[in-house]
Amino acid sequence: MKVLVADGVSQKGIDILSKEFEVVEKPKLTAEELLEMIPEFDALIVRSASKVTKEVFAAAKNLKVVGRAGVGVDNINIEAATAKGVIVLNAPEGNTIAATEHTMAMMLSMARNIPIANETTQKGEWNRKKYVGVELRGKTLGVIGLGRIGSGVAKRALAFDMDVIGYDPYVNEERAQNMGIELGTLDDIYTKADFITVHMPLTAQTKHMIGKETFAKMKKGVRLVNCARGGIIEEAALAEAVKDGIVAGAAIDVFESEPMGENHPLQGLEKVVLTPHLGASTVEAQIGVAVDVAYGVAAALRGEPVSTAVNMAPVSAQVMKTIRPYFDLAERMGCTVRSLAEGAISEVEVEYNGEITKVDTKMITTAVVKGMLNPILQDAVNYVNAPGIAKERNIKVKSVKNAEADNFANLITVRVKAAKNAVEVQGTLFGEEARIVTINKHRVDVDPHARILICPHINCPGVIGKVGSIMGAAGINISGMQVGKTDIKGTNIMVLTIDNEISADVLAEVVSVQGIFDAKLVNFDVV
Ligand SMILES: NC(=O)c1ccc[n+]([C@@H]2O[C@H](COP(=O)([O-])OP(=O)(O)OC[C@H]3O[C@@H](n4cnc5c(N)ncnc54)[C@H](O)[C@@H]3O)[C@@H](O)[C@H]2O)c1
Ligand SMILES: O=C(O)[C@H](O)COP(=O)(O)O
Repeated sequence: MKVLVADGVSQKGIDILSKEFEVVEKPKLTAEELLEMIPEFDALIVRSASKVTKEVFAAAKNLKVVGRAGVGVDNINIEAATAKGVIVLNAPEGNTIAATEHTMAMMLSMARNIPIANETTQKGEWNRKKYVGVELRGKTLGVIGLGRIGSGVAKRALAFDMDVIGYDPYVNEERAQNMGIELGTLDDIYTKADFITVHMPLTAQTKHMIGKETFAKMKKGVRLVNCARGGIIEEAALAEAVKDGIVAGAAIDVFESEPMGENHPLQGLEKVVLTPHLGASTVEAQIGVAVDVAYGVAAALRGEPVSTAVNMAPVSAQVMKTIRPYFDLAERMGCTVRSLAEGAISEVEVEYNGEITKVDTKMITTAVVKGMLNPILQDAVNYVNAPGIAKERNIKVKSVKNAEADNFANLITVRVKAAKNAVEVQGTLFGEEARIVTINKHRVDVDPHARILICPHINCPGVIGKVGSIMGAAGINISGMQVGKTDIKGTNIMVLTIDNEISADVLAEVVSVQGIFDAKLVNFDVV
């Protein structure tokens, strides 16, 4: 598979991907070039510069994943990606410290006039009086957005003896207390803060959240920092507020349109410190995000779920560690029920028993659905679009949990209702190895790999031998065989692991054997 890297990404990430995939690096790709190249690629990696528009998704033919080597995904049309079944993932942690430290650097530079003092001193001037600054100690800092970077900035501001008021609609009092800060309203911040820094994504809610009306509420002489996203603070209104002396200083790393070019209203103002979106630009952060995005993209290309996917239900790294071993089992169980079901499936129920009930199992259920749809749709189904495809096909997906697990530490039961029959398969993990342990209530111990032939039959002499003869005559090697019993008297299930393709004629011959009820092939190669 082919990976296109459209923005400058650390070699460490490229090296990881190159071991498994063909990687093409085009660090300065134009929008037109991206549209032209995308059809042949399975994965795309970007930073903030490349715009992954709905046109890009429309032009893509093989695209399975877009990886963002950083946090913000506002340059990627997530809706278009999801509609096309393309996974979008980011690398949310690798640049947190870099952006946090850049925010502190910007705040200190602005408070002490360092950029302009440097510029004039370099030219031979000696302006000690003109560039008298202010201290951070004792000042109130308003932090809007208390996620990874906002909370890191709050922590560092406390070390500078600042009083910190935070605002984040999704953060509770207890978390604020643990951070050692006061939680307030936006108005508390606007009216009390000497410095305000924003650390949230650009959304419909946050766009132009700070503008002319909010400057009017702020303390005269407030200083603002934006190392989050351009557009959260209205740029023209900010420039006016600086000129009017309402805002004593601004330190801005991100802009509504990047690169900002010339004639921007914030350019040429001594009280304003500008950097060209450098928040994540440290050696360490670039290695961190490149490595994280490379592992994420590689997992997505292998068809595995990814904890940093932004268009799938979020799963913490801790939960992912617990549930990851079950994905393979779940997909194979999905494939098995699909192969045994006759006609359209209308309902799938996944029951979890044992220890696994303690964690969020939604993604395991998605894995069952993916495995169930795989025999029909193959490559087109993934962890992003599987639930949507099931819905489109009117397949009701349910899951239930029951802490009791009888003989197993963990047990997954998949039941489907199909047009002509109902199927139940149970599976578990022995260590990390997937095992199917019952098929329609018959006890078995099936390693769900390669191809298996499942034949329910009457428990009487001669049936198994006849099936073996048919296989032999057709040149099909049986590399494993077991007979699964059930409490229902008189019926057994024969599960043959076969090494070769089996034709419809041979299958029909097997079904014609007296005593055989049915013969269904499960081909796990599609999983
Ligand atoms: N300048 C850079 O180079 C650079 C580097 C890294 C991250 N960033 C940007 O910084 C921002 C924060 O990154 P992060 O890693 O801390 O993200 P995060 O997801 O950890 O935190 C974002 C926080 O914003 C909060 N939030 C959402 N809507 C809000 C609203 N209306 N008002 C207040 N808070 C709101 C969320 O609850 C969350 O706690 C993102 O926009 C990211 O793209 C910029
Ligand atoms: O959201 C981010 O991660 C930052 O804005 C960094 O963007 P960059 O990768 O283009 O430096």
